[in-house]
Order: sequence, then C-alpha cells, then structure tokens
Amino acid sequence: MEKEKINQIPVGLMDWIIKTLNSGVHPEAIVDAMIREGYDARLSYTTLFRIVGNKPIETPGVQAPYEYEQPAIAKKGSKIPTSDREIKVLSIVEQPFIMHMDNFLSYEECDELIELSKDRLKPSTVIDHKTGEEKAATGRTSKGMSFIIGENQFIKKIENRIAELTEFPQENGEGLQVLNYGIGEEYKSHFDYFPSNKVDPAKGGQRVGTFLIYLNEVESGGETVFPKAGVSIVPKKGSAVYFQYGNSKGQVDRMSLHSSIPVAEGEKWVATKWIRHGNIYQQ
Ligand SMILES: O=C(O)CCC(=O)C(=O)O
Ligand SMILES: [Fe+2]
Repeated sequence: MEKEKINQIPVGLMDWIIKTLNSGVHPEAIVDAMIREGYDARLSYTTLFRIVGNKPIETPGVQAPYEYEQPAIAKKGSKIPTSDREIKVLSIVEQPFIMHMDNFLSYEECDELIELSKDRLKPSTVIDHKTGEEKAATGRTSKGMSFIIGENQFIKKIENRIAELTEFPQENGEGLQVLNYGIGEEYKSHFDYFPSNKVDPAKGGQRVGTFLIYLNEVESGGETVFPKAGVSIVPKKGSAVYFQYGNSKGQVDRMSLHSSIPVAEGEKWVATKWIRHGNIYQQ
C-alpha cells in the first residue's frame, strides 16, 4: 500500500524552514527534503512559495553585493539649511552610509520630546528576524513609545526637518519612536530592515534608512556602535545620526548592523525615525 502523504505543516516545521532558508539553503532543496520526508509535494511547494513570496529565489550565500547609491542628504555640503534650523555635518562614512550631524534639535526641543514621551513608555519589543513577528525583547532592554505620524505641531516640525534633510517624504516615515535606556540597558546588534518575507509593498515596502536623534548627554556608555564599520557614535544632546541601508533595487546592506551598548552611568534618551522606500499610509 502506498504510504499516505502528510497534508499539514506541523508547528515546528515552519520555524525549521525559515531557519534553514536563512542559513542559505536553496528553497528547492528544502522542498526536496520535505517530499522525501513524506510531505505532499504540492503542499511543500506552496509553503515555500508563501515564504519566499513567489519571487525569484535569493539565498544569502549567493546574493548580489549591495550596490551603494549616494543618499540625497550627502550632497548638501557641511552646513545644511532647513526651513527653521541649520544642521551641521560632523562626519560621513560612505560604506555603510553613516552620517553624523550636530544641532539637529535645540536643547529645548530635546527636553520637550522627553517630556511628551515619558509617561507613555512601555518595555520595547524587537522584530524576530526569523519569523518577522514582534516579540518581547531579550536583546532590547530599553523602554519606548511611538508618536503617531503628525501627532501634533511639535512632532510635525521635527518630521518636516527630517524630510527636508533626507528628501524622503514624511509619508515614508514610521511614527517617531522615543527610547529610554537605564543603567545596564542596551539594544543588542541588529538590522533595522525587515526580513525579506515581511516586506509589505502596500505599506511602503522595505525600510531604507534610520534617523536617530540623541536627546540627552549620557554620563558613560550608551554609544551607538556599527561593529562592521568600526564606527561608534557618542550620544550628544541635539545631535543625530542618519544611516542608510536600502537602495532603489530593494537590496539591503548587512554592513549596517548596529547596537546600543549598555548605559554605564546616567540614562540615555533617543528618538528614532525609521524610513521606508515608499508611502506607508497610501490607501
Ligand atoms: O539607541 C540607539 O543608539 C540605537 C537605536 C536603534 O538601533 C533603533 O532604534 O533602531
Ligand atoms: Fe536600530
């Protein structure tokens, strides 16, 4: 008698498939393995296609190298005027792209942002790079909150400044997020871009850049570190860093790995704007 085919994907298998894909195994090889194990062939193929999104299949090992494109923000000289403030460029690293600037916010604006967010803080979550789901953070011990885009005039003013500088429309930006790290708190090494199976074209597609603003002086620790670039940014009130890791071809730059190292003394306040390729809020 012919062995009966397995017609359901058990819970643990999905995790295994995603882990195996992420380790660089070609989807076809995974389908073959599933069929050999007795899974229905059609079910095996549709499961894999669902995960890789019916797109040509890319595996990490054979991906084309990231093509750097010069961001608009890098072409504006060393003092960048915006409608209400002049931003001073401190340094630019080209590959991965990391731009450090000062005078992005006034001290009063930093204080106001902290004031507006401090009663709304909750423990932070992270995106699981295997499943793409939000989960309680083991590597992220800070507290955080998000403003709604354009939530009030003050938030609008900051969002407008970011849009003028980066030349990404405000609608490409997620709600401004404020994070607060106490002593020993950190955000372990991570990428800000989404796992490829979680990119939603209806919501602006992939994240392409991060605008990070320092809202206070940290007495010790709390640097933002880009270990693959050998770059470490020391928080300074009112300064900002913009890093870009997505290009117009939909590629992402693995060199953009970064972390916030533990605060040793004092506390750390930052605001983050994650920017996507297109309009997030389109109908
Ligand atoms: O707090 C930092 O320095 C980094 C924050 C960060 O990586 C993020 O919000 O994605
Ligand atoms: Fe990040």
